[in-house]
Amino acid sequence: MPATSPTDGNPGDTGDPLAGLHDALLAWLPTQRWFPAKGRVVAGLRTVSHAVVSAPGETPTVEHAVIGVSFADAADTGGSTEERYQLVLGVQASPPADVEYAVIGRRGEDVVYDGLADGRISRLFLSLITENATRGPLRFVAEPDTEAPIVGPGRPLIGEQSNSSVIYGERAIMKLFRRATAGLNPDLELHRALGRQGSHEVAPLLGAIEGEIDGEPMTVAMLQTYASNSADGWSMAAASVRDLLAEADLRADEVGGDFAGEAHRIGKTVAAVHLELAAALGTHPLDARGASEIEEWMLERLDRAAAAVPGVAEQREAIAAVLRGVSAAEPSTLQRIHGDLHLGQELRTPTGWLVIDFEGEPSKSLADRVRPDSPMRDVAAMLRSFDYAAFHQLSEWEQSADDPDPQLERRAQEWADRNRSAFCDGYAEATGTDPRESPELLRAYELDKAVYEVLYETRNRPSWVSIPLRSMRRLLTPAGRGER
Ligand SMILES: Nc1ncnc2c1ncn2[C@@H]1O[C@H](COP(=O)(O)OP(=O)(O)O)[C@@H](O)[C@H]1O
Ligand SMILES: O=P(O)(O)O[C@H]1O[C@H](CO)[C@@H](O[C@H]2O[C@H](CO)[C@@H](O)[C@H](O)[C@H]2O)[C@H](O)[C@H]1O
Repeated sequence: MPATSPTDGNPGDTGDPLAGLHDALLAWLPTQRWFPAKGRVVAGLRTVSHAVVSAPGETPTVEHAVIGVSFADAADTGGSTEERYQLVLGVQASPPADVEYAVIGRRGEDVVYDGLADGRISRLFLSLITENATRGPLRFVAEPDTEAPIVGPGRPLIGEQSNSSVIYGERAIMKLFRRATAGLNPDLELHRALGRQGSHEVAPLLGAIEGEIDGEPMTVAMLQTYASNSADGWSMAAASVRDLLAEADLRADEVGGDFAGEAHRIGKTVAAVHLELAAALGTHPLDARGASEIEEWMLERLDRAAAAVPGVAEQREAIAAVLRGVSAAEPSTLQRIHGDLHLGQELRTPTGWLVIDFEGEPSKSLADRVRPDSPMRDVAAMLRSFDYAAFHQLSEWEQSADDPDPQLERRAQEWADRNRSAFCDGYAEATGTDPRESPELLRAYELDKAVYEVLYETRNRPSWVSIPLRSMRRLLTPAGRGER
């Protein structure tokens, strides 16, 4: 299979098969949910690698490419000026009508489109995985000792995603990682480790696609069992909050959609994942050096957020003092963790909860995402998510009303407290360690997450930035700290 090397992306450079498409790609990228840099100033685009994956004569032609997007504003991203993304492209003169929505542009007579929209391409990838095939630079690998799913076309998952997935007949789901990074993706790595540990808390892994970048291995995609009949924790929690806010006279425990039982079960599930990850990949004591390293990452992120958001800059010193609480913490341990846990990363199946998406925070480098950290980071992230579920509806209402309704605010806080507390109870029951017994550590991690969220919302959902800003104020107010 022909594979082309990097070029400078000059449209006149005939060595780059994507050169004529650069403008079309620059217009298309910001329309994609997975493209995280919507608010940033794009300076240019180049083709990092390109290869044809389909066999000669196969229709459509399938290409795999990595593009590098450079930005004019490197300041708030830790100085990186280029981010790399993976594309799977379908190329055909007259593609079927159902891929029209995924068209990127034209190359000569051909239409070039997002390949995952085409069931023929997702079907090809699934069959290549079951055959352990190699095509060009891509290696398709079935997970040993797993049952091959029935091969058929996949349907693209529509929804909020940092990557792009296709679902195969409610049997399997394949995720194409959009960020192109050298190394083993932690989502694949941790699913593999947990699967081999016999975990019931993750969907079994079925296979992967591996490629290469800068002469090093890179995870292209991951295939896992699809949990049919599942609902995600965010939708369930949001429905519970809606019920409570609609019932002015009932307490959270009296409303039909009370979520506390589920929050308790989620606490136990997260605890089980932590215990399994520790057993599979080990633990280290959190010593003074480790604590000061963690504080440094937190402070560095705080400075980026302060540079971008005035509400954070005003509170910088007070926030920094709380983040330094990591050093004051009781002896504790570091281990591999989930790294970006929230209610949307939990799936309720008929038999219990599954945890998905172990990739870590999308904006962090791979080295930072695989660094052992305190399990408290995941606990704090879940507590933040209960706050989000409780207050997202109010924050939307408040945009159209003059004043916040104190009665509704109290009820939302009641929901958050009840579910945060049920989660901690479940976690403590399964691990024997109650996270609330390390208040400084928990508060530092919660505040660090809120700082991340302020930056995330400013870039992606500005109308939601009031949710983490409100929590930030609560975490800095002595009276608010005790609320769990
Ligand atoms: N094993 C699975 N079974 C059923 N649905 C899944 C599974 N894994 C992911 N999903 C669905 O796909 C969505 C996106 O998955 P996720 O791993 O969070 O992707 P991303 O990294 O792109 O955010 C989830 O919100 C969930 O709805
Ligand atoms: O799931 P992703 O890996 O894409 O995570 C990113 O997006 C999340 C939003 O979808 C974001 O989570 C934040 O919003 C959630 C509600 O939508 C809330 O439950 C979380 O607590 C909050 O952090 C996540 O931070 C981001 O990395």
